[in-house]
Amino acid sequence: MNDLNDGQEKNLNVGSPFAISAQKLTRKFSELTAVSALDLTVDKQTIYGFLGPNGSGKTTAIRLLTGLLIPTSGQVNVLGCHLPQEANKLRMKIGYMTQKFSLYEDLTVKENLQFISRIYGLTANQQKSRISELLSTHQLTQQSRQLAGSMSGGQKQRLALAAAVIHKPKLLFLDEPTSAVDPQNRREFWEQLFDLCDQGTTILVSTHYMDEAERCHKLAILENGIKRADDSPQNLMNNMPAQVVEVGASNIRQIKECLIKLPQVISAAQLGTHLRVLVNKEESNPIALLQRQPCLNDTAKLAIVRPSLEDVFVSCTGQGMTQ
Ligand SMILES: Nc1ncnc2c1ncn2[C@@H]1O[C@H](COP(=O)(O)OP(=O)(O)OP(=O)(O)O)[C@@H](O)[C@H]1O
Repeated sequence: MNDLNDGQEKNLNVGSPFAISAQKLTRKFSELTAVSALDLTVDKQTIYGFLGPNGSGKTTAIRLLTGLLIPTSGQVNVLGCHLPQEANKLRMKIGYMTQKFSLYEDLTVKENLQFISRIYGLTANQQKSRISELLSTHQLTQQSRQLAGSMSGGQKQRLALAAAVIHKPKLLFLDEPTSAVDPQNRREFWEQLFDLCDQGTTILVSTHYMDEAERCHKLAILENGIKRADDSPQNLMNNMPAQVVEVGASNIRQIKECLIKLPQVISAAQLGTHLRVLVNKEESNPIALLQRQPCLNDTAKLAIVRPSLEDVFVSCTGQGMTQ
């Protein structure tokens, strides 16, 4: 099939390195500001993540960037289209996989793909070859005659991804795509995303999984609609405004209660038999600071360890993902 986007390519922002750029993007729902003055640039052919807990504004931001929701204020340009004015023009150039499975459960896998391909205006010949290609790429050939509603979570997710890319969009939005699938399926799903990215697709994915966020080329940490930080996962970890001390001791629960009261301690979280303590970066000797506390006896073992993305999240927002 000739790429559906071939003809549209002329209209894309060919000269710009960005697939998405937004300035001071804001969306209010009455008194609540779901997305607040969001500045964002997403490089073409990269995977960009929105990392944040429930209610942090990920879905609202995605809906603003797809043109489905009108901003209260701010500027957005997506693939050369100014939103919300050019939302209709943008629609054919993007794919959007929503948080909830949104295909027809009482249609078969193949019927769902045929239906979606008709919406995107694929000819009968294009449909045939594209659907067969997608069934094979997403390991759904065996299930092509199965009702979508009877498939496993992983299979549904693969079908939803196949449907979202049926028209070969240049930009793909994925809203918490792996929340209903097991780690093995998540890994395979991410392999598919890297393949798509390698073939030229820009991907914006929202997640609350740290391991998933760590796979992104760049990500934004969102809290209460505000972007607290954005960079590559590695840079975020390198430039974290805190140091991480791991404490091994027998009375972890009591130690946690005592250390968390220190003004230099941002957070203390138990991980198995250890306590992970985030100490303000300004503190010159965090181990000495903790060792001075009466709750720690001589047998406690303390060590500075490499930060994780979860540590970055906690130090940026002052809270964990599960608050
Ligand atoms: N249509 C709406 N009307 C009123 N409030 C809304 C609407 N859509 C979202 N909100 C509110 O905006 C805030 C952000 O919600 P949003 O769904 O964008 O967050 P999220 O990070 O995607 O959360 P989750 O991970 O639970 O999907 C929430 O407080 C939510 O209740």
